[in-house]
Amino acid sequence: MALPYNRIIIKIGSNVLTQANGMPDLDRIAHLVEQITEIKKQGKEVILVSSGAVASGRSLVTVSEKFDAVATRQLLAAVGQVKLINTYTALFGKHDLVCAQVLVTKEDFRDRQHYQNMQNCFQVLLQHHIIPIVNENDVVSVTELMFTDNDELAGLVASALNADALLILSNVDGIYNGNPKEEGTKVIEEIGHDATDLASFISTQRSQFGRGGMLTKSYMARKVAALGIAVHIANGTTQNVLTRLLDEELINTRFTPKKAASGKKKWLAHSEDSAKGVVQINEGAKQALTSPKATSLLLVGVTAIRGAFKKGDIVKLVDETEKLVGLGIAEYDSENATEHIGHKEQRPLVHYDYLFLNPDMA
Ligand SMILES: Nc1ncnc2c1ncn2[C@@H]1O[C@H](COP(=O)(O)OP(=O)(O)O)[C@@H](O)[C@H]1O
Ligand SMILES: N[C@@H](CCC(=O)OP(=O)(O)O)C(=O)O
Repeated sequence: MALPYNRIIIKIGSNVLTQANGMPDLDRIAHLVEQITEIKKQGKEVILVSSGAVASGRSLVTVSEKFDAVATRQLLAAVGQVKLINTYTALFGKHDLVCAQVLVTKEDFRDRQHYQNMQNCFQVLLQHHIIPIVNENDVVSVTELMFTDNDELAGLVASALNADALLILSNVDGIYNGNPKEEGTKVIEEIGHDATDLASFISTQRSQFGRGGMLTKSYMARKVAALGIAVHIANGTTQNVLTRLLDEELINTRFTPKKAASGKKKWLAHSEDSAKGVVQINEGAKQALTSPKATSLLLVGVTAIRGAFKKGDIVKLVDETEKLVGLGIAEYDSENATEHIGHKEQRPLVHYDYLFLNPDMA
């Protein structure tokens, strides 16, 4: 296979696994399993992030429409995840491969201890040539506790596991330079780090069973690529999509990866919700941080500090218009930092090694 990826995360979206009537598409699942088997035979590590619990539940239980939507989703996912994983177990079993179920919530990525426990679990599974199949724990993840969609989850898994590549399978050939249904639009094959106007050609329209949509998918992809992981978006309904993609024989969208970031930066990149405080910086500090030179944030460039944080907590860095510049680990507590705002010759408030810059800015 041509693309030199060793550790690959494959995200299979709801639309790829579901037929138009909302039921799971077993033929497609079987076809994807065959390709993953082929990739495994090349000695590569594969982690699957698979949606499909709700669709599988739908094939087993009919729930009256009068039931609450959240409770219905919990019920369908609780029943369906068992069927989904049994389907994968039977299909991989035919090829003498063992798979494992890993159900996670957003909380597991926020807490550094949980995060490391998860990393260790994936590590031991991969060492034993087992294919982890990850999904959100839909039974306990409801409303605001949920991931935006499984793309967000796949991005987190790719970052946590230092993957070489994240392959996102959707129901379109990639990101188009306009509405994919309109004649004359075509797939953008490469999206570089400096692409900032994605929203100008990606609509917020979602596919039938999708949750986040292409715009959220592309923001996640850019963030993950900024950490040094190649991200591809391809059409999961195409025959031999995975093997052809890895052989570079398929049109798809690739987000160019940057130089690999450290494990700490990878964790920080997805920690916006865990920030304990906000540090506002002036234009000069923003220019310095986003320049190609590795620069730490000094208190001389800070204009305001909000929220109470301790040394070691995550803080959001925002510019004078409140736009997110990055996320970092504070070297001072908020009281101490506030006392020294604007002072020169102090040690940095955020050291470069513990700073992740928003790809929109960098
Ligand atoms: N510029 C674009 N390029 C490709 N797809 C787009 C674009 N703008 C909007 N879309 C929509 O995004 C959908 C895929 O996203 P999503 O609904 O999240 O799918 P999935 O369930 O596979 O995660 C496509 O079916 C398409 O309708
Ligand atoms: N966790 C849910 C799927 C979540 C979801 O829809 O994500 P996506 O496939 O990215 O649109 C399930 O297994 O049904």
